[in-house]
Amino acid sequence: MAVFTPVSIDEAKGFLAGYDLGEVVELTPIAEGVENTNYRLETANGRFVLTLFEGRTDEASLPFCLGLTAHLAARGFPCPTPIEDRAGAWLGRLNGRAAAVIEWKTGAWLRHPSEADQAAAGAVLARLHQTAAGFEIQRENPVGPAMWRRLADRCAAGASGEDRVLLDQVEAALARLGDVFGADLPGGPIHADYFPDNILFEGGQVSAVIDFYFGCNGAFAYDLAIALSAWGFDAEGRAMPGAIAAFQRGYESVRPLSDAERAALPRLGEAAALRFTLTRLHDRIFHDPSKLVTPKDPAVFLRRLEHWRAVETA
Ligand SMILES: Nc1ncnc2c1ncn2[C@@H]1O[C@H](COP(=O)(O)OP(=O)(O)O)[C@@H](O)[C@H]1O
Ligand SMILES: N[C@@H](CCOP(=O)(O)O)C(=O)O
Repeated sequence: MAVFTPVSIDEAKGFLAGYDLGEVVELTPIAEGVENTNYRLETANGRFVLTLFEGRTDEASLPFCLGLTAHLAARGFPCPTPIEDRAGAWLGRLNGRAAAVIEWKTGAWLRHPSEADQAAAGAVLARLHQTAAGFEIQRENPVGPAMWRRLADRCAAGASGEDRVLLDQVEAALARLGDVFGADLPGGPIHADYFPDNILFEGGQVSAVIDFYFGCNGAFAYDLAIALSAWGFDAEGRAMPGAIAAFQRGYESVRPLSDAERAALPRLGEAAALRFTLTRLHDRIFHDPSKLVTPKDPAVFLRRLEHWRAVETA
């Protein structure tokens, strides 16, 4: 999260007059994250998250994203429930943006997860895939191959120096990768951004999976490849084989992979590495220093390609 669209306490009070949440006590910007504007909201009834949806989260996708968390939470999966206003709606408008109030979940994300934490996070991802079955709304991946092309073209218009070198490497990798999503692998609703900073832990257990705004329909093995790419590498982008194995072991303790999924993982890992390199590169090139958001480093994500290629070759 981050703050792209500032909200004053009076503006929040006006918006929240439509909810049964009691008096607004405090509104605090949340500096983490890079996609949407988020505030921690204290009211007489407790703590919530106030989210204003920014550019990459288009409004039409929100019934999918909020509906999926509501579907999962209603089935006992650890994730926040969106809060309805008095008219029973999850979405309103605030300062020109679609806005929602989300249940606050306790816990904190882990900067240095142990292998036991990795396994726990892997098992919860598999539970997410199983529990999402039966969720009817469909959403195409908003950051699929067609968007990769658009992002790369936009980056080309603004990249210089180190960013230009990275972009050339991304272009070469895209050409080499070809059509990665052609295989008929098992799928359904996926999180598609299952990074450590979206998984809260408390008492050694996952207390909440948050931030379903990249959620979409896709192959479960791609979601796993994204998660392995997020959890299984150090800050410089070097593979941590023990972490990768622990996460996958946890996942497969709940949902074993088929041979076809296992064979597809390295190329899906390459796809994941490219997808996050591209959004990070784009966001760094077009970063607006006046916004309360810290761009993430694309280069460390591109390094994951070397690992996935080595696995593929082996
Ligand atoms: N429902 C929630 N309960 C508790 N904390 C949350 C919740 N949603 C977000 N946060 C906090 O806000 C931070 C950023 O949220 P995130 O959803 O990742 O933002 P973005 O939409 O920009 O990706 C999280 O790391 C967490 O600390
Ligand atoms: N996980 C992505 C960024 C997506 O946004 P966030 O708000 O979850 O941080 C990345 O690391 O590139």
